[in-house]
Amino acid sequence: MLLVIKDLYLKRGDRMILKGLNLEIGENEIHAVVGPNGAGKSTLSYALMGCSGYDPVKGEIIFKGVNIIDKSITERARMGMTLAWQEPARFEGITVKQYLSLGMREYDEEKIYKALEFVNLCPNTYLNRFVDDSLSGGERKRIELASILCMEPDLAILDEPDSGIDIVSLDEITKLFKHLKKNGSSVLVITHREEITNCADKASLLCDGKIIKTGDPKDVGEYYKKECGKCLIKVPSIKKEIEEGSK
Ligand SMILES: Nc1ncnc2c1ncn2[C@@H]1O[C@H](COP(=O)(O)OP(=O)(O)OP(=O)(O)O)[C@@H](O)[C@H]1O
Repeated sequence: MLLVIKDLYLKRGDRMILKGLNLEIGENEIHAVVGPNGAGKSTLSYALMGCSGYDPVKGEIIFKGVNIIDKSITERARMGMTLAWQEPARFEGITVKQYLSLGMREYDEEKIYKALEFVNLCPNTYLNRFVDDSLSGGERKRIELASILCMEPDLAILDEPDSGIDIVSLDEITKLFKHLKKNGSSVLVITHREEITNCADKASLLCDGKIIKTGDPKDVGEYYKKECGKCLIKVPSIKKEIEEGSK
């Protein structure tokens, strides 16, 4: 197993958000994590990456056989883990070229060009632009996805890459996953989109700080829609989906 999370508990403020979470991700596996709003999905991704304020109270995160609970973000990144945030990157004063080269194991200009082309951005137009507000949200999102390709991580954690879906299409995201997988990476993707869940090898349902089901993405997706209705009723879009489904 590439990643094994054992009995993870994590508090934010006075509230316990992760409550004994267990999850395993294999080598070269695309694993989707689904669940209602507030279930703890983003919290899980921050805890995995070791972000400040997300220190678990209890439990183990074993990555490549090593318990990384006490390791910093930088150490985790050096071990081959990366996280793409829900909000696209914004780095004042850093050019696209510098940003893409930051996490590379070895500087390789051709790889940078190819990564930009992969996300449909013309390298000559973007390489010397700054990764700031002069770029649109969609352009920054694409650059962030290109940076994952440049990093060639062992585990890429993507928190709702489908947010801002009008600017980066589902096809582009699933194409990116397939490319990462082909090149040996595993992907943990947090998503609300059935199309993304269905292109994963496995899916897990996170509910109230725990994984309550893991298995075939279609089965987990069906279970999520049918059995979690009482919780999902709080989410307007899903409520509508459930109501329409039951007609
Ligand atoms: N500092 C804090 N103090 C108390 N509760 C917090 C704090 N930060 C986050 N939370 C709560 O933790 C819960 C989990 O948040 P998280 O962002 O992980 O959910 P999520 O599953 O990613 O939701 P969504 O699908 O809406 O993005 C939420 O109920 C949130 O309000």
